[in-house]
Amino acid sequence: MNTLSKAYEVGTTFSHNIIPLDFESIDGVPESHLWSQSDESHQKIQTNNPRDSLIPVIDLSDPCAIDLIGQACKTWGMFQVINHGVPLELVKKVEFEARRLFSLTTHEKRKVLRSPTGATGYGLPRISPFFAKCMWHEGFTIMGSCVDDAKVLWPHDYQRFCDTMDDYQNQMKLLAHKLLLLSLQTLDVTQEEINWATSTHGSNGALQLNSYPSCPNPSRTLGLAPHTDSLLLTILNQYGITGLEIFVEGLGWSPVCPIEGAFVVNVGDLLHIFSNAKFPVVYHRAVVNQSKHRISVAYFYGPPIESTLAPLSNYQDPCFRSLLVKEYIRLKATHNDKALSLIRI
Ligand SMILES: O=C(O)CCC(=O)C(=O)O
Ligand SMILES: [Fe+2]
Repeated sequence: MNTLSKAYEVGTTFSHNIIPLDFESIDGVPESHLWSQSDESHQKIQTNNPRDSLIPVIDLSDPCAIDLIGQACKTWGMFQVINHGVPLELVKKVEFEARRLFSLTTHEKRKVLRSPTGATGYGLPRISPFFAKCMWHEGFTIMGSCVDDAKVLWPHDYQRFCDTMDDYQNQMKLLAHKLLLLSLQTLDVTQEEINWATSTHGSNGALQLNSYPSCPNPSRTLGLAPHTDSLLLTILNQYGITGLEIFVEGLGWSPVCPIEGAFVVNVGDLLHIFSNAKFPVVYHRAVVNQSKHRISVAYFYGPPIESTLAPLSNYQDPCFRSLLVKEYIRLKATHNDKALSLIRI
């Protein structure tokens, strides 16, 4: 539990659609999970070469990294990062533990089901109530310590899971600070504002383990519906299996191809607001595939929930009104993709 989970608990107002499918026992895609071909969220596009990703890959050890990050944030709101300093061994351990969790029986996993008003545990994506169809997805959300849930899942062997997730969250927080600092230095920002965004005191993170079992009808299903991430910055590992797509104006849905050892980094709503819309926020979704069970792990980094979020003061004409971080989280939980427009000036 951390303070972020409190904001999410208060913000949750929907109570249906929280239980993932029993993937063990089904042999086809139920009607509830079949998206119509004409559904905009579900449309496919052909890129020239599906292996080419549009978004840049940035080597953090490159002396020009700061400019490249600034450029990527301003153009795409997203980039991939290599040579980031996170130990590969830990990254692999996280995948191993995530797969260990999702390979438990449905009965076991449902013992740690996220409650209808809860923030953490096993469940469907938080955005599920905003869509008529269900997603081909199961997830496990961690905010702070996951020891209570892990003890339920593995009464005699929970420590390994918890230690791995704790180590990973610590590494992710360090990396998020580093990347935020670099990206903000390319904007007209005060030291006080940098301190707010990268303060270690009271800052919050959440870890989202996503599982997309192989699917008999991937062309009619969706792993994760289109959305933007709510907090400042997201650091995602796709673990080598393609599935993440971004929406590009005039082009449509375009894949973000996994690169060995790289993380995908994207701007979230809070950074979009904080940057006074200098950094766009990127719509993304996850598609599923027929043969592989895809796992992804997302770390969402945010500022203290009681702090005030306002567009950078050095820019005239703020695009958004200021508000408490926890107010924005609530607004997002109740209005989803309309939340940004509700605070636009
Ligand atoms: O699985 C993916 O590639 C995307 C995950 C994601 O967007 C999220 O967890 O917010
Ligand atoms: Fe996301």
